[in-house]
Amino acid sequence: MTHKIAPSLLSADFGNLQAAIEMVNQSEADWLHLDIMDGVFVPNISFGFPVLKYVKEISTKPLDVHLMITDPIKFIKEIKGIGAYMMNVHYETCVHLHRTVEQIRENGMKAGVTLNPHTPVSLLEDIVSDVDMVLIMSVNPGFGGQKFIEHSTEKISVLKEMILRKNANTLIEVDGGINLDTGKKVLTAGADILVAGNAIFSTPDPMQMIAKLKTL
Ligand SMILES: O=C(CO)[C@@H](O)[C@H](O)COP(=O)(O)O
Ligand SMILES: [Co+2]
Repeated sequence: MTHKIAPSLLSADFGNLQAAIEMVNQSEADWLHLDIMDGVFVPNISFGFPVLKYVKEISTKPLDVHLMITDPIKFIKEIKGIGAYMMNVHYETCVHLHRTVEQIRENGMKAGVTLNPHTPVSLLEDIVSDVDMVLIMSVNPGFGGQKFIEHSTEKISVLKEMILRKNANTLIEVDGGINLDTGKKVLTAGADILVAGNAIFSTPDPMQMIAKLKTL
């Protein structure tokens, strides 16, 4: 399977979201990544449901929603309501992670579990086969444009080995500081999906950057 690209809208020009979403529609991107922050779990606030609803009206790509919020289980219905394809919750925010994953799937969405840089992959032993995707954060969540944490590639290799050992179909997504250089490293380590914000939206030709990331 060739890898997927999920541009993160967080780094787009919020003064012209329509143009950014339409650019992604016309590009070789596979998914559109949406970062929801609550100012509690992470020290930043991004955008919420009214914006997500607007994005869904324009986007032709499956929505990959990354929830950096406490108690994400409370918002499963709302995330379903905006037509999300993938709902990613942080391991660190879920007391009842298995229940959360079950409810996401019962609501017809794919379930992703996200790990902060300090959270070991070994904690996923008992749930990795029950989730559709694991999202490895390669920066501390909350902001775009940060530097890739090199140790992330080791975590991806360990996770890949776990998935293969369990004969699971779980995908690996990587988010934070991804560019042409770090993207290559994480793909070699076993990643299936690359999220990229700054690397795409800060270039003069974002569509071309998506195409380059796609051919890595
Ligand atoms: O979840 C997050 C940040 O918390 C990300 O999705 C960022 O939006 C990625 O941005 P870059 O590091 O690629 O600029
Ligand atoms: Co994200």
